[in-house]
Amino acid sequence: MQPIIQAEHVSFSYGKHAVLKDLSLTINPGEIIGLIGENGAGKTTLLNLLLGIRTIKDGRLTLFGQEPGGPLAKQNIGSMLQGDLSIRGITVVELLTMAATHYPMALQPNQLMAELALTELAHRQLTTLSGGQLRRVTFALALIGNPELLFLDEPTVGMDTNAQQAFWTRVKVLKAQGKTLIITSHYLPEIEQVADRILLLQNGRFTFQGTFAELQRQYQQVKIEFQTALALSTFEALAGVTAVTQVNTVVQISSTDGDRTLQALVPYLPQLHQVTLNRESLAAIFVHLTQEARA
Ligand SMILES: Nc1ncnc2c1ncn2[C@@H]1O[C@H](COP(=O)(O)OP(=O)(O)OP(=O)(O)O)[C@@H](O)[C@H]1O
Repeated sequence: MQPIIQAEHVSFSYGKHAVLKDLSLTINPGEIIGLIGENGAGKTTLLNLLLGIRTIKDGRLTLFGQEPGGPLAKQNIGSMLQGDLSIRGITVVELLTMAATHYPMALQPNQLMAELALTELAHRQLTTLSGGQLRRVTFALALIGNPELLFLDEPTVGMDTNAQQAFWTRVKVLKAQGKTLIITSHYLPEIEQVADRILLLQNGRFTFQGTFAELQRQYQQVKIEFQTALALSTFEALAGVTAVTQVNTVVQISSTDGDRTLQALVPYLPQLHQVTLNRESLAAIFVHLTQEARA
C-alpha cells in the first residue's frame, strides 16, 4: 500500500526558532491520526507544511506521492484550520457552491448542509454567524470536495455540545468510508473514540507514536489503595511502583504498570484490606505527558 503521507527527516524553523526537528512519519490510507501536543508544540505548523502553505527547510515530504501543494493533493485534501473563514459579502450556500466547483467529485451543497444541520443558516452572510456556527461551516467547507485526506485543526473549539456530538458522528462516518484524517486536539478523551494512532508532538519532535492501548500501557498511572499493618518499604521496590504514600491508615501506591504491580502484591494480599484500584483518566495522562516532556 502506498502511504498517503510520507515525511523523512523534516525540519522547519521560523527564522532562528526551530519548531519542527527531524520528523519522520508514515500515514497510510484510512488511518485516523490524533495529533496532540500542548500550545506551541508545532501542530499547526506541521499541518501548514502538509498543505503546502509553508515550505520545509530540510528533509522530504510527500502527499499522494507528490510534493505538498501538488495537483493530486489539491484535489484530495480538505482542511479545517483555526480562524480561516473571514470572508465578507457571501452566504453559506454561496461559499459551498463556489467551493464545490473546484473539485471533480464534489458533494452536493444542499445535501451536505442538510446532513450537517446547516440548512437554516444557508442564506446567512458568513459575517453574521457565531463562532460555533462558523466552525460548523468550516467543517462543511472541508468536506465539500469529498476529499480522501482531511486535516482538522482543533475542530471542536467553539462548538456547543450538540455540534460536537454531530461532528464526531460525522467523523465516524468518514472513518467508515475509509478516509484518512489528521485531527489535532488538546483533549485526549475526545479523540480516543476515533483515532487509530496517536502522535505526541513535544518540543518539535514526536515523543510518542502508537495506539491508545500502547499509550495507556506506557503512561497511564494506576493508583492502588489499601489498609495494612505492613511497613511502607515493603511496597517501594515492587514492579512498576513509582511512589508509596500513606494518609492516615490508607496506603497509596502509584504504578506505571498496574498489572505487574498487582501480581507483585499477591503474596501480601492476606495482609491488605479494602483494596481499590483506579486508573488515571486520559485527560490526566495528557497533563503528565506534557509535564514530563517539559522537565
Ligand atoms: N508565523 C510565525 N512566525 C514566528 N513564529 C511562529 C509563527 N507561527 C507559529 N510560530 C511559533 O511556532 C511554534 C509552533 O506554533 P504552532 O502554531 O505550530 O503550535 P501549535 O502546536 O499548533 O499550538 P496551539 O496548540 O496553540 O495551536 C510556537 O512557538 C509559535 O509561537
